[in-house]
Amino acid sequence: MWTGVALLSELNTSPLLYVNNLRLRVGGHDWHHHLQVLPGELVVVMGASGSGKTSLLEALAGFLPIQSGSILIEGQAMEQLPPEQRPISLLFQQQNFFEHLPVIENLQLGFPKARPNAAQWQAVLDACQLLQVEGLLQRLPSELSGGQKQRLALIRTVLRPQPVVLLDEPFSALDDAMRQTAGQWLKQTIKVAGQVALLVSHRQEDADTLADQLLLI
Ligand SMILES: Nc1ncnc2c1ncn2[C@@H]1O[C@H](COP(=O)(O)OP(=O)(O)OP(=O)(O)O)[C@@H](O)[C@H]1O
Repeated sequence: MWTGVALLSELNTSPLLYVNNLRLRVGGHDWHHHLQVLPGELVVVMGASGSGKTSLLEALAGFLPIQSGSILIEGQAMEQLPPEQRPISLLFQQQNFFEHLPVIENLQLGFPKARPNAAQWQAVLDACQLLQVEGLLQRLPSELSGGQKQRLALIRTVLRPQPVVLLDEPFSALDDAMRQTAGQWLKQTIKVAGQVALLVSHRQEDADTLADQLLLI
């Protein structure tokens, strides 16, 4: 079981995420990925539109079958596990919220039994304040702008207690200043918690300022 900071000292010499000779095939395209990511590291994934970035995240999360190779998280093989049993938190490009539930309930649903403990909820509230969405918790998702929705979905995805965080263009609807704030918050949060993150981005600036590793597809 992942226990975050408490285990960081034990984990920091071996990869938390090990993508070992992974082969994927989608619609006539073939990809080969090999990647080792240590606790606290952020990997920026870049490549042209249609180059296979989303497909890689989908394969890691269990939504896309793999041809061969393996995916290890903390040494445990993921290939036989369905998506809901993988220790992964994933932010899609769209549709991250239940539309009939207010934001506050959507945020709580990220935690086991939808009940974050006091420290976990305080971390959510602090992040909401930093990313300037603290006044929106009682609204329905349909009452939010694209950028507001994106910031709230980012907070939920990153603060869920899972060791691996996959983010598909999480800053695409943010202005430059907020993008920078959100990026630095993400990097710091991942590092302190000893999680790993894969961040899909089209911006070189994200690679320059946030990446511990750069994966070009
Ligand atoms: N279900 C599918 N059936 C057939 N081909 C698909 C399917 N899903 C994706 N593809 C193709 O696989 C390739 C990779 O798609 P993917 O969405 O992974 O790219 P991407 O790098 O994330 O693109 P973008 O930056 O535009 O989001 C594309 O050429 C796409 O058209």
